[in-house]
Amino acid sequence: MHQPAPPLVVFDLDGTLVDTAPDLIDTLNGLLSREGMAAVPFDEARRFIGGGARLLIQRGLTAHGRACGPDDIDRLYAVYVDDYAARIAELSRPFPGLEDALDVLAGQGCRFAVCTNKLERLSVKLLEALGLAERFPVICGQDTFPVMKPDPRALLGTIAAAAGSPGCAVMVGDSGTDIATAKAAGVPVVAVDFGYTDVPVASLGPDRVISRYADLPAAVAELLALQSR
Ligand SMILES: O=C(O)COP(=O)(O)O
Ligand SMILES: [Mg+2]
Repeated sequence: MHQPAPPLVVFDLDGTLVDTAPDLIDTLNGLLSREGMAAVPFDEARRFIGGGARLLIQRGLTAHGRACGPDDIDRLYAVYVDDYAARIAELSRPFPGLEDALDVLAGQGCRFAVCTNKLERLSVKLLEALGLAERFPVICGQDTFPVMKPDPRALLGTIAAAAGSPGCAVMVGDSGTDIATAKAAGVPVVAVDFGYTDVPVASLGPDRVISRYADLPAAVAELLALQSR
């Protein structure tokens, strides 16, 4: 008899699993300083995260009113990736309560994967540095597939790589990019409200909003129950 796929929880990385803003923003500001530009204030730069490093750099440059073309971004991106890799987890830490929530979810039979707009090798490096990589047998990044979030194929590809099924999966993310991706893929989405976003996540129509990881297992259980109806 055909067995249903076990439930899969697909997490975004920056601003959802790990508070990476201090290392991302220090890397960005180091780059801007070498370009002779002032630092972008932390709270402003935090809202630039979520669409991948190229967009972060572009937003950092345009915050200073500097016009930039694809060649500028390509040149700075290569430096950014090396600089960031060198300091991947200096200040970055998992959000409070994450590991306990993963334990409870695992006890509910859930498996885990990551779908992020960070490069795959940097995502693996970060999660390894924090001792979290073993929790996520599948870690898909910006360059894992020919497309990245908000293209739903990034999420659907992650679910397929984890041998899951969209009808038995939940996405957890912090930004409009994640919510748009999940909606386009037909996968229910829990938004965390402690991550990086320029508008309140509740205004973007996620299926649930949580403010602390302790509330994730119940939200996931509710959404999986609704899916199986
Ligand atoms: O680094 C980024 O800008 C995006 O990363 P995320 O998809 O894990 O939020
Ligand atoms: Mg994010």
